Amino acid sequence: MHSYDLVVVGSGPAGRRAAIQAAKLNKKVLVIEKGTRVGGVSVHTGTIPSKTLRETALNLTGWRERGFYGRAYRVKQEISAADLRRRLLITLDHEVDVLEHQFSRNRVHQMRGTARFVDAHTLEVTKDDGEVVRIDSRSILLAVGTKPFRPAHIPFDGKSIVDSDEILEIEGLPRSMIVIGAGVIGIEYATIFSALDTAVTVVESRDTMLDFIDKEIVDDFAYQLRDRNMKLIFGQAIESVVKDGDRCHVTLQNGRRLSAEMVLFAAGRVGATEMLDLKNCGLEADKRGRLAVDPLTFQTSVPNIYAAGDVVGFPSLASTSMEQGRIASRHAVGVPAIEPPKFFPYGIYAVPEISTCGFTEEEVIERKIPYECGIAHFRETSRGHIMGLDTGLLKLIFSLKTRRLLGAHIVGEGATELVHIGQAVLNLKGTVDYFVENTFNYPTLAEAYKIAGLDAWNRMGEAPGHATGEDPE
Ligand SMILES: Cc1cc2nc3c(=O)[nH]c(=O)nc-3n(C[C@H](O)[C@H](O)[C@H](O)COP(=O)(O)OP(=O)(O)OC[C@H]3O[C@@H](n4cnc5c(N)ncnc54)[C@H](O)[C@@H]3O)c2cc1C
Ligand SMILES: NC(=O)c1ccc[n+]([C@@H]2O[C@H](COP(=O)([O-])OP(=O)(O)OC[C@H]3O[C@@H](n4cnc5c(N)ncnc54)[C@H](O)[C@@H]3O)[C@@H](O)[C@H]2O)c1
Repeated sequence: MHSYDLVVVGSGPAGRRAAIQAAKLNKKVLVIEKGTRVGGVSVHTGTIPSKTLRETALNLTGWRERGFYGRAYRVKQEISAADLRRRLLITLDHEVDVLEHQFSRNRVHQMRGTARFVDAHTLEVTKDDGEVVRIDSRSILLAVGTKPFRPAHIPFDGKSIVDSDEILEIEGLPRSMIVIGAGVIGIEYATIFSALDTAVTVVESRDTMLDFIDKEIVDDFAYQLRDRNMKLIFGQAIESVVKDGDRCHVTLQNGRRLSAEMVLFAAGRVGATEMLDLKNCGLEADKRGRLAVDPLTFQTSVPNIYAAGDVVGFPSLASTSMEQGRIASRHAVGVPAIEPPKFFPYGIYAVPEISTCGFTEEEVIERKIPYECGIAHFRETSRGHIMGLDTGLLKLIFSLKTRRLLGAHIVGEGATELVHIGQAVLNLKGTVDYFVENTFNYPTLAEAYKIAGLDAWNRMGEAPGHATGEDPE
């Protein structure tokens, strides 16, 4: 007889959803968390802090009003790191409070400490005060997430050469910054600091950025960044990073030397599996610390051990991690889980936002699906005029054969909210005619869907009958 039905290691989005799901099914559940407070990377160093920072930066700079009042417009002239942190701490407290309450009212047991395997059913937990306890469980879910990749040759000092955790603790706003890595983290922080008037240079070793996003959207986004003097350097890995007085020097592979007050190293993350002593349970992580799972059940090669969230790799989102945790938890306690819908949204909270759901134009071409696109610029909507928007783009892709929506791609204000209209139509197998025939609130940015739908419809022509329910291809 085991002490628990499910022990979850990690209290981030995957662990939290898994634990509450099992508790709702009347199972005895324990969450082990090594951090001082529950919430994981998502609450303490990732999603919530970066999004709060973004919101604070946009509010204090008056960014959203600059379309009307010009680029020099500011709500607060001198913005300090303390200004940015104030709102962060309040938001984090609320998040942790909600989470603690969810755990307590669902009778999820909690333990603070670092877990490692003794065998496939037994974990040893070292608590903060040094006490060591053994826990045994029928099933174990590893929701340990990731940590920043910190190569040995980068002289991190936590002050001017920082990773994406340390950036939240900086003492002052830098006048210039070099961001290494144009992944989602690098791009989000680069554009947030640029909105705060920091002169930002982004260095990316690949020739492109954000390859999973529709190219037309990335091109529009890159144009906007360059238009506000951000420097984007592609196809250059870094050779060295050196601190010299109050300047940081970054040398690129082609010999070019860049200098700035601060360097943010955001070139990827690694699975936080090294402390788990995986060999004791018969598991092995890959070279980036990640675990392989069955994509439908999130079961590892050891049947009673599951893994979910960032530790299993792409897409590494808080949103998808929650769903993975819930599915894993149900399977672990013997309750079938429904497979999630095919299309999930991806939101990049850069300035401006990008959000996407479904196939990109490049994927549609690769799959040889005959297609048509519809485009709407936010400046064509009355809401856009009211808001003073001169940028913002919505692109819809439709199948010429079935008329079904294949992809919705947005760059601009509100993109991460707007995308859910596209997501619903995609997963409900709707066609271009949905956008043409339905009435949208006016004036809204959502009206862009109507405009993009009409744009595509004008080139596709009248429907012979509404084709629905078939596969997109
Ligand atoms: C800067 C940044 C911005 C992001 N922005 C977004 C966004 O806008 N939208 C989005 O959807 N996603 C975003 N993400 C991704 C999101 O944060 C992750 O997908 C999500 O946090 C993953 O959840 P998780 O449950 O896998 O683990 P995590 O949130 O990483 O939590 C894992 C937990 O496990 C604990 N742990 C690890 N090892 C042990 C051990 N041995 N014993 C006990 N406890 C342990 C850790 O302390 C941690 O609390 C962002 C990430 C970063 C870094
Ligand atoms: N809004 C969101 O949903 C959100 C926000 C932030 C992070 N995340 C998640 O977190 C995960 C990690 O993000 P990330 O941005 O750290 O990792 P990443 O792996 O996506 O990006 C790292 C980038 O750095 C580049 N790079 C690597 N080495 C380099 C070097 N030496 N010089 C220059 N460039 C180099 C890589 O080519 C890559 O483009 C992502 O998978 C993402 O899903 C999501």
